[in-house]
Amino acid sequence: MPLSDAIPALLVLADGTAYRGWSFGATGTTIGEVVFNTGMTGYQEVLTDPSYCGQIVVFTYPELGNTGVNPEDEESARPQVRGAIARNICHKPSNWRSAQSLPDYLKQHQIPGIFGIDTRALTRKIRMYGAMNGGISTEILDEAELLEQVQAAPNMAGLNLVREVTTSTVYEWSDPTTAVWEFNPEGTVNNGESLTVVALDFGVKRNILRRLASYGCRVIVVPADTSPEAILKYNPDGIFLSNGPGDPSAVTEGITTAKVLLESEKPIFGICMGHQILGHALGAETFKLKFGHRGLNQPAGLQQRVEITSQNHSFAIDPDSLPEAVVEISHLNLNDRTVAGLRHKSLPIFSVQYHPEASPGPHDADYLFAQFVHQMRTTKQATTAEVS
Ligand SMILES: N[C@@H](CCC(=O)O)C(=O)O
Repeated sequence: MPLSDAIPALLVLADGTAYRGWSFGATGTTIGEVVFNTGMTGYQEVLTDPSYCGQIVVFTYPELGNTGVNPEDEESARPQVRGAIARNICHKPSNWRSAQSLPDYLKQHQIPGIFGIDTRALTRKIRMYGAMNGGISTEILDEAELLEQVQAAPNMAGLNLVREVTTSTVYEWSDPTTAVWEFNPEGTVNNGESLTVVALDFGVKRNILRRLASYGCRVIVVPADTSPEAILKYNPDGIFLSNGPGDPSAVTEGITTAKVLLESEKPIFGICMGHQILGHALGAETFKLKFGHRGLNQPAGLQQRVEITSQNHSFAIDPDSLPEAVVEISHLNLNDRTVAGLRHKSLPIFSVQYHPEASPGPHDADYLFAQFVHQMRTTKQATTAEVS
């Protein structure tokens, strides 16, 4: 597209900083929390991850859209971000899987984007002053006017966004990772009978469901406000607490449900928001990080073993609030030593702050699905032995 055809757009941050660029995707005005993602691949997975609901994502990778978008890489049915910020945009993708260009895809789903922005300066600003609200507009090009709207928007801390993304109906998921993309064909071979997992949907990513199915699980996905009694009626072999957007401490119904589920002593596995909700259910607190962790190369581990992990979160568990008699830290984020994993001391319950289903090259964390399956199988065998 010749630049003369480009529509001017304005980006304003809550501190008054303004950046001018051009519009891509939908026109209009959008407001959300501005956060940055450092991944060099996976823009489509990021845009469609429900955990980004309410956020405008700055991509530090300098050109977005080269491989277009395709239906298989969507983490949910539509893009979930409030907006996208890029240095440069590719309007003519070239890839055998591409079905649509990124700008057309965002336009179709009414998501505004702005490009031509100095994303390095913007990212440094967020690193220095923390994530803050911002707005993108093609209709309000006056900085003070857009700033007024940005400053009136609610803060991410305290926001329950789960209601916007959770499923409204119960459904079963059975699609595994397709054979061509399966990186662990031997590890996922499952000779035992299938295990039933109830996944509490706070904004679940499809690839989590695929990995559970690849490991031989029958997955029943239920809305976030499903009661613990209704969950236990499925007689699950294990319970999965999903990722999701917003402030975990505001998802009070999820925390209450998790507390009751803990008493059932069934295996529980939590990812990201699920990890934070499990932490709350165990009595811990969460706090908001200055600018969060969003990228594909976050190191996590404790002593000898380090996993390179994909992450996307604003909040973290406060280690000082953890009940030491009950739970221990299994992983730390090795960049800033925040809590990246929890393990219950006596029950088959564990969680991670990162995303083992996201395999941006390294598959270091995929073993966690095998671990969950192992715990479910062992618990099932023990219970069957007890009964007979
Ligand atoms: N919304 C939570 C969790 C993100 C996720 O589950 O992916 C956070 O920002 O910390």
